[in-house]
Amino acid sequence: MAQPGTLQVAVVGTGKMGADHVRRIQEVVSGATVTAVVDVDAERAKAVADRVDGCTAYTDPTAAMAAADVDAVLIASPGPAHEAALLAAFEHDLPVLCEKPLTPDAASALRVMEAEQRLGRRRVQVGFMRRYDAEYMRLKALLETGQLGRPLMLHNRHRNVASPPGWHSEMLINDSVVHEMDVTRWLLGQEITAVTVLRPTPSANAPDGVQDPQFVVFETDGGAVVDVEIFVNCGFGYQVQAEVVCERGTARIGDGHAMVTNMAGRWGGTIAQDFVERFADAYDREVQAWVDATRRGEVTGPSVWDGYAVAAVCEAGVRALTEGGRVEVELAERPALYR
Ligand SMILES: NC(=O)C1=CN([C@@H]2O[C@H](COP(=O)(O)OP(=O)(O)OC[C@H]3O[C@@H](n4cnc5c(N)ncnc54)[C@H](O)[C@@H]3O)[C@@H](O)[C@H]2O)C=CC1
Ligand SMILES: O=C1[C@@H](O)[C@H](O)[C@@H](O)[C@H](O)[C@H]1O
Repeated sequence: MAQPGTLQVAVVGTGKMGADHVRRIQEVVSGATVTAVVDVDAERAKAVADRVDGCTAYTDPTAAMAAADVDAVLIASPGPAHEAALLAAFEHDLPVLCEKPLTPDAASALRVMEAEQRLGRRRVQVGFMRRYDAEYMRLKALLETGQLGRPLMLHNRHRNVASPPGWHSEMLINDSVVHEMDVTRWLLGQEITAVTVLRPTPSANAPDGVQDPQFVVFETDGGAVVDVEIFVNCGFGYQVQAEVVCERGTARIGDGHAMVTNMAGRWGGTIAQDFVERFADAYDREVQAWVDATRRGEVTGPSVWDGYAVAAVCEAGVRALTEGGRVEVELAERPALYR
């Protein structure tokens, strides 16, 4: 039995991220425990549940959400399954931490936003975890002091060792650049208004037919220009770097120089191999912030509006990739709930 006041969490989806979040809630985060896990793969759910005292395995998210020992939901199923899980959580009036993307397209994100507005209060924190990364937080804090002046440009690099099986060109936009879309809006406090995608000759290491790398350019309503190199089969490591160029200076994060060694006539360091390693602290802080806010009866962090706005940029990005040229982002008016 959970201690009184402990948040009892159902984790929906027990793959790479879901299983890691279960471990995090049990071993790292305070004030919460996992009482239910859900996966369409019953064996996978059971294997994860078996590692946690008092945790029940389900294959149906709504059955878990109806359980008496569940008072919050962490959604870590694939993006196309998020809308149904979110709407079920709303039915049961449960607070949610939903992994990115909120949903895979703007129309479904809009439906979720309308459903949350009908509840009359925010219920969802979206899993844009970079906002909880120590380096990104320092960059944001520096920009907010105004010392550097107005941001003019933001350069980003986003590199993965290798794309998972089944990846296709649009996933570079929808699954990876989605983070730079959120970071751009959050760091600059501006909406993205147009997207252009340039297509360098694909790497010989990219799977057949996959356009990797891509060079993505955003324009914003504050007049900033943002570029993103996305390269998901770079082979050597996982790297996320950002440099903001302002009127009176620049600031850059992500060089990964936590430790530099000098040895045998060489200097150097190591490069993280995946996001679970690079953003471990960010995921910890994100989930702790969600648990703390939920126990206070509040919802903080990236909202359904942020998830929707990014979905709208993704749609423009996919069109820019597939049709070419500069594509303007179509964004609905921001509802009062999210102002
Ligand atoms: N914030 C971040 O840095 C990252 C976020 N993600 C996001 O996390 C989510 C999960 O990604 P991964 O763990 O990498 O995927 P995964 O494929 O490893 O795991 C997904 C799991 O969900 C299960 N599943 C599928 N449909 C389901 C449904 N309707 N109900 C319940 N379970 C269902 C699958 O059987 C699988 O076990 C995605 O939204 C993804 O975009 C993924 C990687 C990093
Ligand atoms: O969300 C993530 C993955 O889905 C995506 O595949 C990676 O490129 C990102 O770096 C990671 O944070």
